Amino acid sequence: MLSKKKRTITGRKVVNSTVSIKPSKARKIIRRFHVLISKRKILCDSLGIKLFDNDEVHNLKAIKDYLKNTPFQIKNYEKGEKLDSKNEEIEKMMLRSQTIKSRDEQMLVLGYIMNEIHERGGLKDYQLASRVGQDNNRGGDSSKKLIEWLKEIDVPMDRTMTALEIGSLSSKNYISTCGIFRNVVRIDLENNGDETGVEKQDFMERPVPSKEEDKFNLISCSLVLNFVPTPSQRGDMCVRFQDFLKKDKINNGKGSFIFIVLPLPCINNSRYMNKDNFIKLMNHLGYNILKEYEAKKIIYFLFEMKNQGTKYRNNHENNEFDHKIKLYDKPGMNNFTILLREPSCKRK
Ligand SMILES: C[S@@+](CC[C@H](N)C(=O)[O-])C[C@H]1O[C@@H](n2cnc3c(N)ncnc32)[C@H](O)[C@@H]1O
Repeated sequence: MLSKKKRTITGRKVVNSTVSIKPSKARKIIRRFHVLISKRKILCDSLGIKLFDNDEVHNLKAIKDYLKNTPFQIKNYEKGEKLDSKNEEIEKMMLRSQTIKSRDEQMLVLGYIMNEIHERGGLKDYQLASRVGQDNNRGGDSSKKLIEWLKEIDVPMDRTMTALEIGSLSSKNYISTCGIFRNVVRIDLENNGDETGVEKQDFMERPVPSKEEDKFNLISCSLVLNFVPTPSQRGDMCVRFQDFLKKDKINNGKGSFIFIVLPLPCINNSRYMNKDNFIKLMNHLGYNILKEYEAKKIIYFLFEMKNQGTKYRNNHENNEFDHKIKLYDKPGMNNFTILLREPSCKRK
């Protein structure tokens, strides 16, 4: 466990105490958590368990009751602890979750995953590790770049605009404190319980606003697309942005904005996607590039949605993004890409 509870001299608990984690350890924790939640999604989909309809911890208890005699164990990363043979076997099954057919085995692996997330501090450690990435010494809060750009393109500073921050870890990030926005709605798949002002919600399940006034002038999606498990789910997310963006122009004549941050390797070390290709895909969806900036480890983009987005859902002709195209092939490259596939894009 990385999360520590400190006490004041009078014995009062201090929550949210900062614990320092080495960036290499933070990366390890984040990678592990991404694996856990992507496998959890595969298993829940297959078992018909709706993660957001039920309290997960309650689900975990039900799964444990079902499994009664299976003692879950979790590797302690810090001590390099080894798993016992039973748990080693479950770990291997988890890594190939998509191929498990038996319901009992699916439940077993789901219990193993949820135990690690909720009972051994997996979620808390993950949130802490993600904040390390936002630490000023290590690159900082990505919304600083966003606000710098919004000032450059001369958006109104009179608190008329609204924003939706997907994958929000804190209500104290610059996007929320800069005073440009009338309202910033912050959502995240997970909520570590310490962070107020971040609603636990899957953007893909967020009801589409029916009224223009409930839509946003800006969507911030920083280091989220790389977190979405499959290329077509990433495409779905990009298509869905337009349902949440205001169609009316703001008073400098500009449309609505999408701020996207990706780890640099998604763009400069993938076999299937490079910067031009990503910008072209966004263009296809009716989002025009306004700004881009390559930092040491991440890349920032600001897009503007023009002409009410695209009629993409009804027109799949000329879609060159429905299949993977190998652009490069060198050892050590990754397979990150985004695809626009017809069935998923039809989903509202
Ligand atoms: C690596 S963190 C990035 C956090 C922060 N925005 C930043 O720039 O450092 C990615 C976050 O995206 C969230 N996320 C991924 N898919 C999401 C979805 N469909 N809806 C809401 N949040 C999502 C995850 O829960 C996770 O907390």
